[in-house]
Amino acid sequence: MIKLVNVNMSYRGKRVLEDINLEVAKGEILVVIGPSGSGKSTLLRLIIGLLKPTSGEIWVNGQEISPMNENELNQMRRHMGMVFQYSALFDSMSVGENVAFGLRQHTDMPEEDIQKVVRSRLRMVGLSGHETDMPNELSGGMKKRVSLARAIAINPEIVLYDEPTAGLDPIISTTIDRLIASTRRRLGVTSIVVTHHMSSAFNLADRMIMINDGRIIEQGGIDDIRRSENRLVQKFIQGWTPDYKTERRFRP
Ligand SMILES: Nc1ncnc2c1ncn2[C@@H]1O[C@H](COP(=O)(O)OP(=O)(O)OP(=O)(O)O)[C@@H](O)[C@H]1O
Repeated sequence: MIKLVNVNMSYRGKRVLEDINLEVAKGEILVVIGPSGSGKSTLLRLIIGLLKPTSGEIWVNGQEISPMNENELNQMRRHMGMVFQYSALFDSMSVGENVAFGLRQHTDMPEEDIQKVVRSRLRMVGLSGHETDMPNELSGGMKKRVSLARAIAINPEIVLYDEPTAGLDPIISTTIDRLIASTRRRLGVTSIVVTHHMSSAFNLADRMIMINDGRIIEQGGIDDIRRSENRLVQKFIQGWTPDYKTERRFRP
């Protein structure tokens, strides 16, 4: 579904990602962890085609996207949703208009059907009846939920999440984690989640990668990451104490 082959990325000569090889299977949740500035957001921006790699290949749904022009990229993005780090809602549009945005932009769907999708997606994220609210009337957690509803309104095959729980308290973060898991379960989407929250990472991941200084330094299932002998990995995850017996993962 998503495949990166020997991808390198530099900003003005400064290498930010180095020799990235990665595959994400259909329906899988890949979690990306790593220190600030290690290149995680850059990785997402490359996959959605907002940036072009300095070298290497990026395949999405069997198509290599690096040589695509803006038109072709827009076609490809019809199958992708993105939840940005700071929600990135359009402040001048109501919640309903935000959620409808992609459908109005990319489809000829009749208004009546658009409204049905908006209602259904807002119901999925627990915000029924908030269509006419404006973003500045919402809490951070509500904004994130609207952002998720907007991302899934277009029925995407892939959703990319850039720190979806940043700045949220642990209870709201758990709600967002559950929504990410239920989005995968209900819509079968392939997901990449960048997060600094280790509890989210371990609850959600089918597989994880850790990036440090632009390189993938560890990858595998959650047990592989927990048992990693790489000291940087252990240092990074040490704030979280797993309880193997009582831990409940958000699984279907
Ligand atoms: N547009 C840009 N121009 C120049 N350098 C950039 C640009 N965007 C990011 N960088 C640099 O690339 C590196 C990786 O940034 P990126 O945002 O991908 O990291 P990150 O792992 O997502 O960080 P964080 O966890 O803090 O969000 C950083 O050193 C950053 O300063």
